[in-house]
Amino acid sequence: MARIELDDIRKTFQDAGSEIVATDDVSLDIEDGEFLVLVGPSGSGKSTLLRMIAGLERQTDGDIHIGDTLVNDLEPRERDIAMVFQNYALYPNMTVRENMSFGLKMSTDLSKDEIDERVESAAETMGIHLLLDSTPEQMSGGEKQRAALGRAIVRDPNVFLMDEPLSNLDAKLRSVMRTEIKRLQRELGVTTVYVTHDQTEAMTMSDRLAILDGGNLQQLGTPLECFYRPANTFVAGFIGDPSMNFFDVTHEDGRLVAQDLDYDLSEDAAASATGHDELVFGVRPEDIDLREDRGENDFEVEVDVVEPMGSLKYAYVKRPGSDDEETYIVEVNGQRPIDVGDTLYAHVPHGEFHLFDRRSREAVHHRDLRENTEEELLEKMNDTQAATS
Ligand SMILES: Nc1ncnc2c1ncn2[C@@H]1O[C@H](COP(=O)(O)OP(=O)(O)OP(=O)(O)O)[C@@H](O)[C@H]1O
Repeated sequence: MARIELDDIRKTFQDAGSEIVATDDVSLDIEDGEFLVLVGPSGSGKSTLLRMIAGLERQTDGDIHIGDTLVNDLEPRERDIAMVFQNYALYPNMTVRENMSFGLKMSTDLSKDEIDERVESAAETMGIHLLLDSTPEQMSGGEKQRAALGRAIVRDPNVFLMDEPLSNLDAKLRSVMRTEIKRLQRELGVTTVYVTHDQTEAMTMSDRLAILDGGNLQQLGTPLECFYRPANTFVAGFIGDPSMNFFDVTHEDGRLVAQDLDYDLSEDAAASATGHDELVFGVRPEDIDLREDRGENDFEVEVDVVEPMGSLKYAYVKRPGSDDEETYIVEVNGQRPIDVGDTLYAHVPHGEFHLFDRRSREAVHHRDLRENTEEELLEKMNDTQAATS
């Protein structure tokens, strides 16, 4: 087992005479036995960072330690890591048994019996012992990924590095494998760095998330911290599905008003807003209630589009009479009758919103937390998963 330390990792590529910054001084401490997910949009630098930990790519600047060893100059095979890739990377003309034992034969002096024993045991763990004599072309995508995971665990490495291992699988299988990988990692206690752009994977599997954008680390935190305490507008918009709604804030007659909503936030946020000339108001779709009757500080909305998702619905609402483009999303119960054209009153409970500085994009005010927040988040992730798979 090992901790991984990344210090100011910078990686640039030269492309047709111009410099591309893939990672920009990223520093991360990954704990021994931790499941860390690197998540971010396409091109944010996730795979490059993982490949540098693996030794498949050399950083332009900065140091990488695995355990107590500075690994900058070590070859991948000297780093005591096992990688799992999106495309499985199995040798097509070898059986599963041969695929799983190949690395051990090449890089250890274990006897044939010891290798056989390890392969059998890993195949058992992955539920593929009946497929040991099959070749990859005779197997489904899920079985191939189990074989690839089996090949990783048979090596008994200090670190697992996984690059989008589930993205070639269908939604149902993905969700099964997600749980299995998480369980396996817990049982083995192997430090794991896992790259994905899928936020459900990121939220449900990780001990902590490292959220990247444009090669920069945007936030490092537990799924709960990133969801309820997003460091900036990027994290707030990226984590959570559907995304947080954002509105400009204006100062009107000494009040702070979320424009387009006509929502007065002075009472809850006047102190945190002090010193910030320009602010952005953020509210999650599930934190807005749609009511039949108008209450204090509620605002009138017209329903523009309704998306039924099963256990829940997404209502795209707008100010009555405004352009279609200005809609925002509200999550409602799937069984609630709600129709396009309905006029309702949107209610944001006291304190259940975020505020960001418009220029720096940094958070200046976070939503209050209710009790049972963790359960609530997990329930939400499962609802979204059920609704979208
Ligand atoms: N070998 C290379 N040569 C030139 N540019 C590269 C190379 N590898 C990566 N890049 C660039 O570095 C940046 C980060 O790429 P990287 O693949 O790490 O992102 P990513 O977050 O893993 O994206 P994706 O989810 O699409 O795989 C991108 O701008 C990419 O085009």
